[in-house]
Amino acid sequence: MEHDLDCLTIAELEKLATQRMDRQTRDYYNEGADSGTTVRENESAYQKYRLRPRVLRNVSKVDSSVNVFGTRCSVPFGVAPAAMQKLAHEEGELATAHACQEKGVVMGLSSFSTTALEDVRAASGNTPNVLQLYLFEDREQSRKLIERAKKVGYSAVVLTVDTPLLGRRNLEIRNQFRLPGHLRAANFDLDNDGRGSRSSRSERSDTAFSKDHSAAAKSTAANYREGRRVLPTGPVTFHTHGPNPTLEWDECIPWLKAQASPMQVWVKGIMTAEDAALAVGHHVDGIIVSNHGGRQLDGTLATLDALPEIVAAVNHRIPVHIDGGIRHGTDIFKALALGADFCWIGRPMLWGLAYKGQAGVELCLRLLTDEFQLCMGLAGVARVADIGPQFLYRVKASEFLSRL
Ligand SMILES: Cc1cc2nc3c(=O)[nH]c(=O)nc-3n(C[C@H](O)[C@H](O)[C@H](O)COP(=O)(O)O)c2cc1C
Ligand SMILES: CCCCC(=O)C(=O)O
Repeated sequence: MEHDLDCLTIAELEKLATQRMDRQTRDYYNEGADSGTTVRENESAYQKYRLRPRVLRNVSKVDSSVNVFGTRCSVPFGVAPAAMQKLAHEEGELATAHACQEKGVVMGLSSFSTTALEDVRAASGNTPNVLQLYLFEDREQSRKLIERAKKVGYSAVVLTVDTPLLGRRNLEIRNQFRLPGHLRAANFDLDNDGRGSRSSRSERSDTAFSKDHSAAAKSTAANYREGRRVLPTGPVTFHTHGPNPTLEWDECIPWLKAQASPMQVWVKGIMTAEDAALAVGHHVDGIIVSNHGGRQLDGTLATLDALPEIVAAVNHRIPVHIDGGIRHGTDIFKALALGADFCWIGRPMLWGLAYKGQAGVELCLRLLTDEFQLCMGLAGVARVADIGPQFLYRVKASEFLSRL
């Protein structure tokens, strides 16, 4: 197999991508909320575990495939939804979709993509896609988006539930983050007609992002102080429309299930056994253990540390996926050993995109695949279903901390 000699690890991919991104994009992609404790701990939590390999177990055929969203996929991981991928590369989400299609990897598309969801679906061929949703206070906007996803064959909608408010991202604020004028939140348009008129797009997104960040932050704070809610008006941007503090289990999940059927409904952003039990009780099709890559509430548990209590609470009734801090194939192995059924990869995929577009995303997927399959073989496991906690050793806190 041909290697990219400049880039043999995700750590190298991060460095190479970081050199290529402009400051605004690099900061937006890489930073976590507040002091960045959670974004760092998501990664370092994987170092709390060492592997316990078994030997002489015939690993001449290692099968890393799993069933997910009704399809057999060659690896137990997918690409997490991440907003505005044209910031990383001019082909944006299309490059990601082509790479995922090439490798047979599930792609999650953010509602706030810079490519329309129909175009991403068309680029994905037979490989399943899922659409990440923010349920807007203007529910009609969400309903239209769900209809469009259904029409073109998305397998599932994934409701992100960790954004009642937008986390505080200091670099984003300091840089006065704005989407460049030639890019737009492609799933929404001023005239709210779904695909909209192409004429006003670039002008609209530029204006929207330039003034919304501080205005949205101010009005949210004021509304809270005064105990009132005001529906966001104007164009849909992630600062104004993404966060929605009004959502509640009993209202939004039944509504979403009714709208989305026959697509599956998943919930992304579960961090406790209590909420996992509620998700099961509300008959969602699966959950993703996630703290939004440390971009929302800083100071939460690392997702890997939250996983065991959630796996126990769910008790095999629905699939449990995880994301956050996965930077090596052995991390995927560890998450599965602790009971996750599937992993999602966020920033490493964006680094691949920034490095070389489609080829860079393919490189990222290949590195993780190779590392994961090698880990299976060297640990003495031929099938994903056989990965379990017996393959892990948890190091003592003193040993773990001294290695960080
Ligand atoms: C730049 C960026 C944008 C993101 N945008 C979204 C989004 O639009 N919707 C969403 O649910 N999660 C979003 N996420 C969170 C990811 O889906 C995922 O939870 C997180 O990146 C996983 O952590 P990792 O980056 O450490 O792999 C975003 C993450 C990043 C880094
Ligand atoms: C409401 C946030 C939308 C984009 C996003 O999820 C992120 O930047 O993390």
